[in-house]
Amino acid sequence: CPPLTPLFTFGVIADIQYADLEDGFNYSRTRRRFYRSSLQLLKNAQRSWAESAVRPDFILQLGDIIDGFNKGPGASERALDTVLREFSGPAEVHHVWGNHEFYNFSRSALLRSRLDSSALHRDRGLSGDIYAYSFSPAPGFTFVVLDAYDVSLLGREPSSEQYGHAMDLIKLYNNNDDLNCPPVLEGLQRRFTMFNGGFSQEQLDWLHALLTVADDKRERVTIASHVPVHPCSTDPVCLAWNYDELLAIIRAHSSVVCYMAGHSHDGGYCQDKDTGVHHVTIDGVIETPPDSDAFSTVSVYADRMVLKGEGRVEDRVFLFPS
Ligand SMILES: Nc1ncnc2c1ncn2[C@@H]1O[C@H](COP(=O)(O)OP(=O)(O)O)[C@@H](O)[C@H]1O
Repeated sequence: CPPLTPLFTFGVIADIQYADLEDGFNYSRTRRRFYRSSLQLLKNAQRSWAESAVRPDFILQLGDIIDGFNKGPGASERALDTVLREFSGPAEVHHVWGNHEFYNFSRSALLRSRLDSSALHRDRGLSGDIYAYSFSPAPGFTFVVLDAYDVSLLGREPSSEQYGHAMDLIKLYNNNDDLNCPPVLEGLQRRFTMFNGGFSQEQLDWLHALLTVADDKRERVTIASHVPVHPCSTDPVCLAWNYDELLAIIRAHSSVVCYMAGHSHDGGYCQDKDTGVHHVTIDGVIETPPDSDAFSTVSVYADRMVLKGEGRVEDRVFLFPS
């Protein structure tokens, strides 16, 4: 049995996508989106964390904090103020960036905004505008926030070299006029859409170096990013463009225990059979009915993490691979 008192705990919440709008639907009109109610579900999460006997040491906000629909009416800043007010508790919040961050703000604006939570933890090994960093909430444990839109058409100036590179890449696989439309009906190639992105070689090299140090110190590393990287943890239409390169790095390092993502709005989970690493995709608040919930609290012990899901988030236990 694990000891009763965890070493530390943290809260997780994904895809809030708040907007002051009536309910709507996803693109294929199969799922309802609760734009206003998402704020109430965030309040529910904060109340629960504030009232719990063991308060979370930090919160992981897995991206898409406000919806792209805020941009048109010029409501991005107002919507961001509204949601961030709900995050103003004592626990440090680690913000991950998703596609909807880039629908609302430019990359340079994000790097100057309250959604840049890297300030205290910034690693100088990375160049200026890649939003990736690590932090250690307790001895022996490291968390890494990764930028899944480092290689992307989103957030990059159309005149930039990075945009050109991302365009060349997506065009290899997607011939549609609308690059948000997946190129095929089935299979892994569906991931080459404009609402996904990937990790640059510079970011992969940085991660590799960080994990090499973590392996030597026998640390336990959890990676958080908006976009899932394991095909068994999500619908392939939500995978990172170069998910395979990220998986190869994880497989080359013994320190990684868990990869957490949002983006798909449906929960998903698998344990990689080669490494034992747990890949979890957290259910999105935006597609969660007002009478339910979508957040979780993770308790970390020496040999495992125990995820207690609320509402439609399933409970899970992540035993650390030995
Ligand atoms: N199958 C599709 N064909 C064309 N455009 C799509 C398709 N799916 C999504 N989109 C568009 O891509 C963008 C992102 O989709 P959205 O569902 O809002 O992403 P998220 O799941 O991150 O909320 C939106 O502008 C949406 O209209």
